[in-house]
Amino acid sequence: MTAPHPAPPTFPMFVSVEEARTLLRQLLPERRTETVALASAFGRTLAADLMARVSHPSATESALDGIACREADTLAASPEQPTRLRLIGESRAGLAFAGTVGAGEAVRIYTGAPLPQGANAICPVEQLQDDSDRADGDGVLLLRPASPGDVRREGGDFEAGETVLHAGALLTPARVALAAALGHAEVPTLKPLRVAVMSTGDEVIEPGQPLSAGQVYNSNAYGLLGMLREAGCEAVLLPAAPDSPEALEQALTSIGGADILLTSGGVSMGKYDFVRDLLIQEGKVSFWKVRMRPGGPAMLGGWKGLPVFGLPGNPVSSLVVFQVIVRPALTGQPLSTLRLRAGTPFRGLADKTAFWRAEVRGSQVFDYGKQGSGVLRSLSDAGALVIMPEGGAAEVGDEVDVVLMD
Ligand SMILES: Nc1nc2c(c(=O)[nH]1)N[C@H]1C(S)=C(S)[C@@H](COP(=O)(O)OP(=O)(O)OC[C@H]3O[C@@H](n4cnc5c(N)ncnc54)[C@H](O)[C@@H]3O)O[C@H]1N2
Ligand code: MOO
Repeated sequence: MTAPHPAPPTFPMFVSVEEARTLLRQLLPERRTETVALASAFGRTLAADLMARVSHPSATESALDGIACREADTLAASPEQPTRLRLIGESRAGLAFAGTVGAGEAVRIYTGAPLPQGANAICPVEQLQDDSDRADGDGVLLLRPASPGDVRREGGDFEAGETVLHAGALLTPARVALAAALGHAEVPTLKPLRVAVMSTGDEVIEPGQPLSAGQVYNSNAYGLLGMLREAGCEAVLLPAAPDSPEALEQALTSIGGADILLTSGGVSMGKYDFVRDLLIQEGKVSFWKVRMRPGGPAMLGGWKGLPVFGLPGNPVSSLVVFQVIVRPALTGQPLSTLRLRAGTPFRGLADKTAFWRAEVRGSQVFDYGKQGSGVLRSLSDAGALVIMPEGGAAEVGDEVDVVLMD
């Protein structure tokens, strides 16, 4: 007697990394917008374009402490034959010189102070000598010509009315500073996604508790919490669930108010992989298994309307899947990579994208060696992943795509 042929799955299997990202994006709720004070904007995503309310610089100004004068008067200045100019006043940041600089004249000026009428160049204090002893009033000696390059033009950074930041931009510290400079006290942002994190497994023990042989501390949840916060999400840590369908079902059902749940463990081929079983039973599986290593068993489904992303339990796998699939989908930002030269060969896999742990040294990237999915210290030590596409390979000196993990 032959065994009955198992029914084919009703969901996609062995999807690509890109397909997995797209399927996850499709399950995420429409983002609401929320206007927040700049002090709370870091890490959020901008919900609308931001226009400059003012120009920066707001006036043509000096980039250095020194004197403002006419360049043409100073072209012959040198240490051997300094040029003498007559000082007629001062321009400070916030208190401009009211007059006009004429031929042979100069005004003391400070960084950020408005350039007086008539002047078009700056000579820094380091290139000046005092010459106030003469009877014809205050003078200054220039040891080199004044430079128009040390004048910052009004609007040279951005002009009032210009759109400078675009909807969808992640508000990094530099962009929050830019929003402030544009004149915005508050900014429209996407309300952060609320993401619940739940580890599963009878062997998973909270750090701080005694550990028996065969048990493992719950490292995945803590790595994921950090990665979620870095991605601008509101992360909620749930208690770990044991390997029992009833307990797991109970834990899933009691989650309220999350936009998505990330689980770790229980999605591979084992008898006790109940995340997999419950999601299949629920009938909302978007995919199971991704053509990648590590992280192949990842699964996406739903539970009573809550999207559930099942990360594999192996510590490296869960964090790598988060970084290359979940993070880009949650933030809407593409996976950030750089091109570096391989310092060691990197092999490829025929039918999977490989993410090899690697160390960046200078402009080169080196294979970390220990590529087991349980070698958690490898992620911390190596700090980077080399992406090797399906069927690809790299020799020493070839350019490869690299993801920084720290
Ligand atoms: N016969 C097969 N076995 C396995 C396959 C396969 O294709 N065929 N895939 C392997 C791969 S790849 C991975 S990855 C793992 C993923 O399995 P699960 O998602 O079911 O994870 P578990 O079995 O529950 O745990 C795996 C491993 O990770 C440790 N773990 C689990 N949770 C945590 C946690 N929160 N913190 C730290 N470590 C955790 C757990 O103790 C296990 O050692 O399956 C392979 N097997
Ligand atoms: O691919 Mo699993 O995710 O390596 O150990």
